[in-house]
Amino acid sequence: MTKIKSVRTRVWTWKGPTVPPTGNFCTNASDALRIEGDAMASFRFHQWLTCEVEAEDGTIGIGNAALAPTVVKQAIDEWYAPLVIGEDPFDYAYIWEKMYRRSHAWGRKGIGMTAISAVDIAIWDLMGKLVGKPVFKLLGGRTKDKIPVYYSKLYAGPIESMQREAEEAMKNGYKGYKSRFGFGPKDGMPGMRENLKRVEAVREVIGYDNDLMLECYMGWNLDYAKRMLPKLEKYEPRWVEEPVIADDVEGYAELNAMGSVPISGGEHEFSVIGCAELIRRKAVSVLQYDTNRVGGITAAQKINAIAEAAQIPVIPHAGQAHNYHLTMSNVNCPIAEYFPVHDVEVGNELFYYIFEGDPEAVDGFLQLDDDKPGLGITITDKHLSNFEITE
Ligand SMILES: O=C(O)C(=O)C[C@@H](O)CO
Ligand SMILES: [Mg+2]
Repeated sequence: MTKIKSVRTRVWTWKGPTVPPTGNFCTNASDALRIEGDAMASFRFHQWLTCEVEAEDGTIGIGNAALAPTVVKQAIDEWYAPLVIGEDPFDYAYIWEKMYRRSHAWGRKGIGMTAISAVDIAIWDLMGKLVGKPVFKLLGGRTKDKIPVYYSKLYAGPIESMQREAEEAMKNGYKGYKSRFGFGPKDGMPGMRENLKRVEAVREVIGYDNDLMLECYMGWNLDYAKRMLPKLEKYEPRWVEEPVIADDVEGYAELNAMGSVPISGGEHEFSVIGCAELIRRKAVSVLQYDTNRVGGITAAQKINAIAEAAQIPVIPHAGQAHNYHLTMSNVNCPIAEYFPVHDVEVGNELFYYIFEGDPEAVDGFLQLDDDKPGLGITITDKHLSNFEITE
Protein backbone atom coordinates (compact mmCIF):
# COMPACT_ATOMS: atom_id res chain seq x y z
CA MET A 1 0.00 0.00 0.00
CA THR A 2 1.35 3.45 -0.87
CA LYS A 3 0.44 6.50 1.20
CA ILE A 4 0.03 10.16 0.27
CA LYS A 5 3.38 11.88 0.83
CA SER A 6 2.69 15.50 -0.15
CA VAL A 7 0.23 18.01 -1.62
CA ARG A 8 1.49 20.79 -3.87
CA THR A 9 -0.74 23.69 -4.86
CA ARG A 10 0.02 26.39 -7.41
CA VAL A 11 -2.01 29.38 -8.54
CA TRP A 12 -1.63 30.18 -12.22
CA THR A 13 -2.40 33.83 -13.00
CA TRP A 14 -2.83 34.58 -16.71
CA LYS A 15 -0.69 37.52 -17.82
CA GLY A 16 -1.14 36.87 -21.52
CA PRO A 17 -3.46 38.67 -23.93
CA THR A 18 -7.16 38.64 -23.14
CA VAL A 19 -10.22 39.55 -25.15
CA PRO A 20 -11.47 42.92 -23.81
CA PRO A 21 -14.88 42.87 -22.12
CA THR A 22 -17.87 44.16 -24.06
CA GLY A 23 -21.22 45.40 -22.79
CA ASN A 24 -24.18 43.00 -22.45
CA PHE A 25 -21.79 40.10 -22.93
CA CYS A 26 -23.45 37.80 -20.42
CA THR A 27 -26.00 38.46 -17.74
CA ASN A 28 -24.78 37.62 -14.24
CA ALA A 29 -25.54 38.08 -10.55
CA SER A 30 -23.75 41.46 -10.42
CA ASP A 31 -26.24 43.00 -12.85
CA ALA A 32 -28.54 43.79 -9.91
CA LEU A 33 -25.86 46.15 -8.50
CA ARG A 34 -25.64 49.79 -9.44
CA ILE A 35 -21.97 49.50 -10.45
CA GLU A 36 -21.14 50.63 -13.98
CA GLY A 37 -18.58 49.10 -16.32
CA ASP A 38 -17.56 45.47 -16.62
CA ALA A 39 -20.30 43.59 -14.74
CA MET A 40 -18.65 40.26 -15.62
CA ALA A 41 -15.44 41.34 -13.81
CA SER A 42 -16.00 39.14 -10.76
CA PHE A 43 -16.88 36.17 -12.96
CA ARG A 44 -13.70 36.15 -15.03
CA PHE A 45 -11.54 33.11 -14.48
CA HIS A 46 -8.05 34.42 -15.25
CA GLN A 47 -6.54 32.42 -12.40
CA TRP A 48 -6.53 28.67 -11.91
CA LEU A 49 -5.40 26.37 -9.10
CA THR A 50 -3.51 23.15 -9.70
CA CYS A 51 -3.29 20.62 -6.89
CA GLU A 52 -0.79 17.77 -7.11
CA VAL A 53 -1.10 14.89 -4.65
CA GLU A 54 2.06 12.79 -4.58
CA ALA A 55 2.26 9.22 -3.30
CA GLU A 56 5.28 7.71 -1.57
CA ASP A 57 6.29 5.94 -4.81
CA GLY A 58 6.48 9.31 -6.63
CA THR A 59 3.23 8.96 -8.58
CA ILE A 60 1.43 12.32 -8.80
CA GLY A 61 -2.30 12.89 -9.17
CA ILE A 62 -3.52 16.21 -10.61
CA GLY A 63 -6.55 18.15 -9.41
CA ASN A 64 -7.68 21.67 -10.17
CA ALA A 65 -10.13 24.41 -9.24
CA ALA A 66 -11.14 27.70 -10.82
CA LEU A 67 -13.15 29.43 -8.09
CA ALA A 68 -11.16 31.91 -5.94
CA PRO A 69 -7.86 30.05 -6.49
CA THR A 70 -5.72 32.10 -4.08
CA VAL A 71 -8.10 31.49 -1.19
CA VAL A 72 -8.63 27.84 -2.10
CA LYS A 73 -4.85 27.42 -2.19
CA GLN A 74 -4.58 28.72 1.36
CA ALA A 75 -7.40 26.43 2.52
CA ILE A 76 -5.64 23.41 1.04
CA ASP A 77 -2.15 24.34 2.24
CA GLU A 78 -3.19 25.23 5.76
CA TRP A 79 -6.11 22.94 6.39
CA TYR A 80 -6.78 20.07 3.99
CA ALA A 81 -3.26 18.93 3.01
CA PRO A 82 -2.33 17.97 6.58
CA LEU A 83 -5.54 15.91 6.74
CA VAL A 84 -4.71 13.80 3.68
CA ILE A 85 -0.93 13.34 4.04
CA GLY A 86 -0.22 9.86 5.41
CA GLU A 87 -3.55 8.44 4.22
CA ASP A 88 -3.97 5.63 1.68
CA PRO A 89 -5.45 7.29 -1.46
CA PHE A 90 -7.70 4.24 -1.96
CA ASP A 91 -9.43 5.23 1.28
CA TYR A 92 -10.82 8.11 -0.79
CA ALA A 93 -14.33 8.00 0.70
CA TYR A 94 -12.90 8.20 4.22
CA ILE A 95 -10.50 10.97 3.20
CA TRP A 96 -13.45 12.91 1.72
CA GLU A 97 -15.44 12.58 4.95
CA LYS A 98 -12.38 13.58 6.96
CA MET A 99 -11.95 16.79 4.90
CA TYR A 100 -15.72 17.48 4.95
CA ARG A 101 -16.26 16.89 8.66
CA ARG A 102 -13.06 18.50 9.92
CA SER A 103 -14.01 21.74 8.12
CA HIS A 104 -17.74 21.39 8.53
CA ALA A 105 -18.15 24.64 10.41
CA TRP A 106 -17.09 26.67 7.37
CA GLY A 107 -16.30 24.35 4.49
CA ARG A 108 -19.64 22.85 3.39
CA LYS A 109 -20.03 25.31 0.52
CA GLY A 110 -17.89 27.64 -1.58
CA ILE A 111 -14.20 27.82 -0.79
CA GLY A 112 -14.01 24.77 1.48
CA MET A 113 -15.88 22.44 -0.85
CA THR A 114 -13.91 23.76 -3.83
CA ALA A 115 -10.69 22.93 -1.99
CA ILE A 116 -12.00 19.47 -1.13
CA SER A 117 -12.89 19.04 -4.82
CA ALA A 118 -9.39 19.87 -6.05
CA VAL A 119 -7.79 17.43 -3.58
CA ASP A 120 -10.33 14.70 -4.33
CA ILE A 121 -9.90 14.99 -8.10
CA ALA A 122 -6.14 14.68 -7.62
CA ILE A 123 -6.67 11.55 -5.51
CA TRP A 124 -8.81 9.95 -8.24
CA ASP A 125 -6.19 10.80 -10.89
CA LEU A 126 -3.57 9.28 -8.55
CA MET A 127 -5.60 6.09 -8.01
CA GLY A 128 -6.05 5.68 -11.77
CA LYS A 129 -2.32 6.06 -12.31
CA LEU A 130 -1.48 3.63 -9.48
CA VAL A 131 -3.67 0.87 -10.99
CA GLY A 132 -3.02 1.82 -14.62
CA LYS A 133 -6.67 2.51 -15.41
CA PRO A 134 -8.51 5.64 -16.66
CA VAL A 135 -10.72 7.15 -13.96
CA PHE A 136 -13.91 6.33 -15.90
CA LYS A 137 -12.99 2.65 -15.67
CA LEU A 138 -12.92 3.00 -11.88
CA LEU A 139 -16.39 4.61 -11.91
CA GLY A 140 -18.44 2.32 -14.09
CA GLY A 141 -16.58 2.08 -17.35
CA ARG A 142 -17.47 2.95 -20.91
CA THR A 143 -21.22 3.59 -21.19
CA LYS A 144 -20.80 5.40 -24.54
CA ASP A 145 -18.78 4.72 -27.71
CA LYS A 146 -17.96 8.44 -27.54
CA ILE A 147 -19.42 11.46 -25.74
CA PRO A 148 -21.77 13.84 -27.64
CA VAL A 149 -20.80 17.43 -26.79
CA TYR A 150 -22.49 20.79 -27.19
CA TYR A 151 -20.63 23.91 -28.26
CA SER A 152 -20.62 26.33 -25.35
CA LYS A 153 -19.79 29.93 -26.13
CA LEU A 154 -22.00 32.30 -28.22
CA TYR A 155 -21.78 35.11 -25.67
CA ALA A 156 -24.22 37.93 -26.43
CA GLY A 157 -23.05 40.51 -28.95
CA PRO A 158 -24.02 41.98 -32.33
CA ILE A 159 -26.44 39.57 -34.01
CA GLU A 160 -24.29 39.25 -37.14
CA SER A 161 -21.23 38.23 -35.15
CA MET A 162 -23.23 35.68 -33.16
CA GLN A 163 -24.57 34.21 -36.40
CA ARG A 164 -21.07 34.07 -37.87
CA GLU A 165 -19.81 32.29 -34.76
CA ALA A 166 -22.70 29.79 -34.94
CA GLU A 167 -22.04 29.20 -38.66
CA GLU A 168 -18.37 28.53 -37.90
CA ALA A 169 -19.24 26.17 -35.04
CA MET A 170 -21.72 24.29 -37.26
CA LYS A 171 -18.78 23.17 -39.43
CA ASN A 172 -17.65 20.97 -36.50
CA GLY A 173 -20.83 18.95 -36.46
CA TYR A 174 -22.02 19.78 -32.94
CA LYS A 175 -25.55 18.64 -32.21
CA GLY A 176 -26.02 21.29 -29.53
CA TYR A 177 -25.16 24.98 -29.09
CA LYS A 178 -25.23 27.05 -25.92
CA SER A 179 -25.72 30.80 -26.08
CA ARG A 180 -25.63 33.47 -23.37
CA PHE A 181 -28.26 36.12 -22.73
CA GLY A 182 -26.94 39.66 -22.61
CA PHE A 183 -30.00 41.40 -21.17
CA GLY A 184 -31.91 41.08 -17.92
CA PRO A 185 -34.26 42.88 -15.54
CA LYS A 186 -32.40 46.20 -15.64
CA ASP A 187 -32.81 46.32 -19.43
CA GLY A 188 -36.63 46.13 -19.30
CA MET A 189 -38.83 45.27 -22.26
CA PRO A 190 -36.29 46.50 -24.85
CA GLY A 191 -33.80 44.05 -23.34
CA MET A 192 -36.31 41.23 -23.60
CA ARG A 193 -36.64 42.02 -27.30
CA GLU A 194 -32.86 42.02 -27.69
CA ASN A 195 -32.68 38.61 -25.99
CA LEU A 196 -35.41 37.16 -28.21
CA LYS A 197 -33.85 38.58 -31.38
CA ARG A 198 -30.56 36.81 -30.59
CA VAL A 199 -32.24 33.49 -29.77
CA GLU A 200 -34.15 33.70 -33.07
CA ALA A 201 -30.95 34.59 -34.95
CA VAL A 202 -29.05 31.60 -33.55
CA ARG A 203 -31.98 29.29 -34.32
CA GLU A 204 -31.94 30.62 -37.92
CA VAL A 205 -28.38 29.35 -38.23
CA ILE A 206 -28.48 26.05 -36.30
CA GLY A 207 -32.05 25.12 -37.29
CA TYR A 208 -34.39 23.04 -35.14
CA ASP A 209 -32.68 19.65 -35.42
CA ASN A 210 -29.96 20.80 -33.04
CA ASP A 211 -30.24 21.46 -29.33
CA LEU A 212 -30.17 25.06 -28.17
CA MET A 213 -29.27 25.79 -24.54
CA LEU A 214 -29.67 29.28 -23.10
CA GLU A 215 -27.53 30.60 -20.25
CA CYS A 216 -28.53 33.36 -17.82
CA TYR A 217 -25.63 32.81 -15.42
CA MET A 218 -27.72 33.91 -12.42
CA GLY A 219 -28.43 37.26 -14.08
CA TRP A 220 -32.24 37.24 -14.05
CA ASN A 221 -34.74 37.13 -11.17
CA LEU A 222 -37.92 35.14 -10.62
CA ASP A 223 -40.26 37.85 -11.91
CA TYR A 224 -38.26 38.43 -15.10
CA ALA A 225 -37.78 34.73 -15.75
CA LYS A 226 -41.51 34.02 -15.32
CA ARG A 227 -42.16 36.62 -18.01
CA MET A 228 -39.41 35.44 -20.33
CA LEU A 229 -39.92 31.67 -20.32
CA PRO A 230 -43.27 31.68 -22.21
CA LYS A 231 -41.72 34.00 -24.83
CA LEU A 232 -38.87 31.50 -25.32
CA GLU A 233 -41.03 28.39 -25.75
CA LYS A 234 -41.38 28.72 -29.55
CA TYR A 235 -37.57 28.47 -29.86
CA GLU A 236 -37.67 25.05 -28.15
CA PRO A 237 -34.63 25.49 -25.89
CA ARG A 238 -33.34 22.28 -24.35
CA TRP A 239 -32.96 24.25 -21.13
CA VAL A 240 -32.60 27.70 -19.63
CA GLU A 241 -29.60 27.68 -17.29
CA GLU A 242 -29.21 29.39 -13.91
CA PRO A 243 -32.06 31.89 -14.41
CA VAL A 244 -31.82 33.12 -10.80
CA ILE A 245 -29.16 33.28 -8.08
CA ALA A 246 -28.08 29.92 -6.69
CA ASP A 247 -29.69 30.48 -3.27
CA ASP A 248 -33.16 31.05 -4.78
CA VAL A 249 -33.98 27.32 -4.82
CA GLU A 250 -37.66 28.16 -4.35
CA GLY A 251 -37.46 30.32 -7.49
CA TYR A 252 -35.82 27.52 -9.43
CA ALA A 253 -38.57 25.14 -8.31
CA GLU A 254 -41.34 27.58 -9.31
CA LEU A 255 -39.80 28.16 -12.75
CA ASN A 256 -39.23 24.45 -13.31
CA ALA A 257 -42.80 23.67 -12.22
CA MET A 258 -44.13 26.07 -14.87
CA GLY A 259 -43.31 23.36 -17.40
CA SER A 260 -42.63 26.11 -19.91
CA VAL A 261 -38.93 25.52 -20.55
CA PRO A 262 -36.71 23.00 -18.67
CA ILE A 263 -34.55 24.69 -16.05
CA SER A 264 -30.94 23.62 -15.47
CA GLY A 265 -28.58 24.55 -12.68
CA GLY A 266 -26.19 23.29 -10.04
CA GLU A 267 -22.80 24.65 -11.06
CA HIS A 268 -22.92 26.88 -7.98
CA GLU A 269 -24.22 24.18 -5.65
CA PHE A 270 -21.90 22.30 -3.33
CA SER A 271 -21.79 18.85 -1.68
CA VAL A 272 -23.88 15.71 -2.06
CA ILE A 273 -26.60 17.01 0.23
CA GLY A 274 -26.67 20.38 -1.54
CA CYS A 275 -27.39 18.72 -4.88
CA ALA A 276 -29.76 16.17 -3.34
CA GLU A 277 -31.81 19.15 -2.11
CA LEU A 278 -32.08 20.58 -5.64
CA ILE A 279 -33.35 17.18 -6.82
CA ARG A 280 -35.71 16.70 -3.88
CA ARG A 281 -37.28 20.12 -4.45
CA LYS A 282 -37.52 19.50 -8.21
CA ALA A 283 -35.57 22.73 -8.67
CA VAL A 284 -33.94 21.57 -11.92
CA SER A 285 -34.80 19.37 -14.89
CA VAL A 286 -31.07 19.03 -15.65
CA LEU A 287 -28.46 18.95 -12.88
CA GLN A 288 -25.17 20.66 -13.74
CA TYR A 289 -22.77 20.48 -10.80
CA ASP A 290 -19.10 21.07 -11.59
CA THR A 291 -16.88 18.33 -10.23
CA ASN A 292 -14.16 20.83 -9.26
CA ARG A 293 -16.64 22.68 -7.03
CA VAL A 294 -19.24 20.19 -5.79
CA GLY A 295 -16.85 17.95 -3.86
CA GLY A 296 -14.80 16.20 -6.49
CA ILE A 297 -15.37 12.83 -8.11
CA THR A 298 -16.26 11.13 -4.81
CA ALA A 299 -19.19 13.51 -4.28
CA ALA A 300 -20.16 13.70 -7.96
CA GLN A 301 -20.55 9.93 -8.27
CA LYS A 302 -22.85 9.84 -5.21
CA ILE A 303 -24.91 12.68 -6.69
CA ASN A 304 -25.11 10.81 -9.99
CA ALA A 305 -26.77 7.90 -8.16
CA ILE A 306 -29.31 10.18 -6.47
CA ALA A 307 -30.05 11.96 -9.77
CA GLU A 308 -30.47 8.64 -11.57
CA ALA A 309 -32.95 7.47 -8.93
CA ALA A 310 -34.94 10.66 -9.63
CA GLN A 311 -34.35 10.29 -13.39
CA ILE A 312 -32.88 13.80 -13.53
CA PRO A 313 -30.11 13.84 -16.18
CA VAL A 314 -26.71 15.09 -15.06
CA ILE A 315 -24.73 17.23 -17.53
CA PRO A 316 -21.82 18.65 -15.54
CA HIS A 317 -20.80 22.29 -15.99
CA ALA A 318 -17.60 22.84 -17.98
CA GLY A 319 -15.80 20.79 -20.57
CA GLN A 320 -12.94 19.45 -18.51
CA ALA A 321 -11.48 15.97 -18.11
CA HIS A 322 -12.87 15.34 -14.62
CA ASN A 323 -16.41 16.00 -15.88
CA TYR A 324 -15.90 13.90 -19.01
CA HIS A 325 -14.90 10.82 -16.98
CA LEU A 326 -18.12 11.04 -14.97
CA THR A 327 -20.14 11.50 -18.16
CA MET A 328 -18.49 8.52 -19.83
CA SER A 329 -19.20 6.25 -16.87
CA ASN A 330 -22.85 7.16 -16.29
CA VAL A 331 -25.77 6.39 -18.63
CA ASN A 332 -27.66 9.21 -16.85
CA CYS A 333 -25.03 11.68 -18.08
CA PRO A 334 -26.08 11.90 -21.76
CA ILE A 335 -23.89 14.68 -23.16
CA ALA A 336 -21.08 17.02 -22.12
CA GLU A 337 -20.51 20.76 -22.25
CA TYR A 338 -17.57 21.68 -24.49
CA PHE A 339 -15.65 24.95 -24.35
CA PRO A 340 -14.00 25.49 -27.74
CA VAL A 341 -10.33 26.41 -27.45
CA HIS A 342 -10.02 30.14 -28.12
CA ASP A 343 -8.34 33.31 -26.91
CA VAL A 344 -8.68 33.94 -23.18
CA GLU A 345 -11.96 35.73 -22.65
CA VAL A 346 -14.08 34.84 -19.63
CA GLY A 347 -11.42 32.27 -18.78
CA ASN A 348 -13.54 29.10 -19.01
CA GLU A 349 -10.91 27.98 -21.52
CA LEU A 350 -7.85 28.81 -19.41
CA PHE A 351 -7.34 25.18 -18.45
CA TYR A 352 -6.34 24.48 -22.09
CA TYR A 353 -3.26 26.64 -21.45
CA ILE A 354 -2.30 24.83 -18.24
CA PHE A 355 -3.07 21.18 -19.01
CA GLU A 356 -2.46 18.90 -21.95
CA GLY A 357 -4.65 15.91 -22.67
CA ASP A 358 -8.14 17.38 -22.42
CA PRO A 359 -9.83 15.69 -25.40
CA GLU A 360 -10.75 17.80 -28.42
CA ALA A 361 -14.22 17.53 -29.95
CA VAL A 362 -14.37 15.99 -33.43
CA ASP A 363 -17.64 16.04 -35.41
CA GLY A 364 -19.56 16.87 -32.24
CA PHE A 365 -18.14 14.08 -30.12
CA LEU A 366 -15.15 13.52 -27.89
CA GLN A 367 -13.36 10.36 -26.92
CA LEU A 368 -11.62 9.10 -23.82
CA ASP A 369 -8.72 6.66 -24.04
CA ASP A 370 -9.20 3.24 -22.44
CA ASP A 371 -5.45 2.96 -21.97
CA LYS A 372 -4.63 6.37 -20.52
CA PRO A 373 -4.44 6.03 -16.71
CA GLY A 374 -6.04 8.57 -14.41
CA LEU A 375 -7.72 11.60 -15.99
CA GLY A 376 -5.35 11.52 -18.94
CA ILE A 377 -4.02 15.04 -18.47
CA THR A 378 -0.61 16.51 -17.66
CA ILE A 379 0.49 19.99 -16.64
CA THR A 380 2.25 21.67 -19.53
CA ASP A 381 4.86 24.45 -19.50
CA LYS A 382 4.02 25.40 -23.11
CA HIS A 383 2.32 28.64 -22.08
CA LEU A 384 4.33 29.23 -18.89
CA SER A 385 5.58 32.60 -20.15
CA ASN A 386 2.00 33.86 -20.09
CA PHE A 387 1.46 32.90 -16.47
CA GLU A 388 2.63 34.13 -13.12
CA ILE A 389 2.87 31.14 -10.81
CA THR A 390 2.35 31.33 -7.05
CA GLU A 391 3.70 28.29 -5.21
O1 LIG B 1 -20.48 27.39 -19.13
C1 LIG B 1 -21.26 27.68 -18.20
O2 LIG B 1 -22.28 27.02 -17.86
C2 LIG B 1 -20.96 28.87 -17.41
O3 LIG B 1 -21.74 29.17 -16.53
C3 LIG B 1 -19.71 29.62 -17.72
C4 LIG B 1 -19.80 31.07 -17.36
O4 LIG B 1 -18.64 31.68 -17.79
C5 LIG B 1 -20.96 31.77 -18.04
O5 LIG B 1 -20.96 31.43 -19.35
MG1 LIG C 1 -23.61 27.93 -16.56
